[in-house]
Amino acid sequence: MEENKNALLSGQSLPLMEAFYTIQGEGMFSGQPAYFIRLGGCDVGCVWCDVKDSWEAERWPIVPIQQMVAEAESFPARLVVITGGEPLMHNLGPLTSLLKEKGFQINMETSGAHPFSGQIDWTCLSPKKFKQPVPEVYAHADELKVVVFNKSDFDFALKHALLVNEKCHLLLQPEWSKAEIMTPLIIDFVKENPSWRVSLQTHKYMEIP
Ligand SMILES: C[S@@+](CC[C@H](N)C(=O)[O-])C[C@H]1O[C@@H](n2cnc3c(N)ncnc32)[C@H](O)[C@@H]1O
Ligand SMILES: Nc1nc2[nH]cc(C(=O)O)c2c(=O)[nH]1
Ligand code: SF4
Ligand SMILES: [Mg+2]
Repeated sequence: MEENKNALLSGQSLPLMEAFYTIQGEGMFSGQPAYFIRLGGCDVGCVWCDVKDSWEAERWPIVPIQQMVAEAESFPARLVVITGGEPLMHNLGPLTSLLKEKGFQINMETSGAHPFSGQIDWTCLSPKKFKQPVPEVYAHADELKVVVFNKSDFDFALKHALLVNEKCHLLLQPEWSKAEIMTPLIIDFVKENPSWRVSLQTHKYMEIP
């Protein structure tokens, strides 16, 4: 028990909900094959979260990082996406240095609600009203991906665009259950505000993980 706790704190082992080889469905890397590592645990509480099962970290096995990386190496792509749950609830230092040692590009999906850790090559920051990002995370964002659940999310997106750096790509993604209503509004917004682009959850249309 104590050993497990120490391994978690040091980041040598992490709660793993699932890991799978698929196509990145969202954001700037959409269409690219990648190995996804989905870590358990999230305290943000998005009402529309599409992986609510991930929230309770204790539900998931504590897996040594060597095992995760060996599994990743068994697939041909050298892109890993670390997601969750909220990956920044964990110490990502050891997992990411081992992945870098093995030659992986590391992308991360995060709400930014916890302090930054790890050697991440590309950070997708998806800020949430339910628990806003810690200020230090904005500077790490390579893409800002705001989920649009209702009309007020356009204002939320514009406010967050002022907090990321100039090079950060700006994306709006319809919340899945509202996609039919929100996608046309996003299209109009992006045509009026051309520094933004549309991000769809293309894996859901393709019916892949
Ligand atoms: C499940 S989250 C996990 C990573 C991190 N907790 C976060 O929210 O960024 C992965 C991505 O899916 C998005 N997402 C979650 N539920 C969604 C939904 N119902 N519709 C559209 N995007 C969703 C999140 O905003 C995030 O960009
Ligand atoms: N194919 C695929 N692409 C994704 N992009 C971000 C995802 C996530 O849940 O973090 C995700 C996911 O769950 N599947
Ligand atoms: S932050 Fe991410 S994992 Fe957590 S509830 Fe929101 S969408 Fe789900
Ligand atoms: Mg997903």
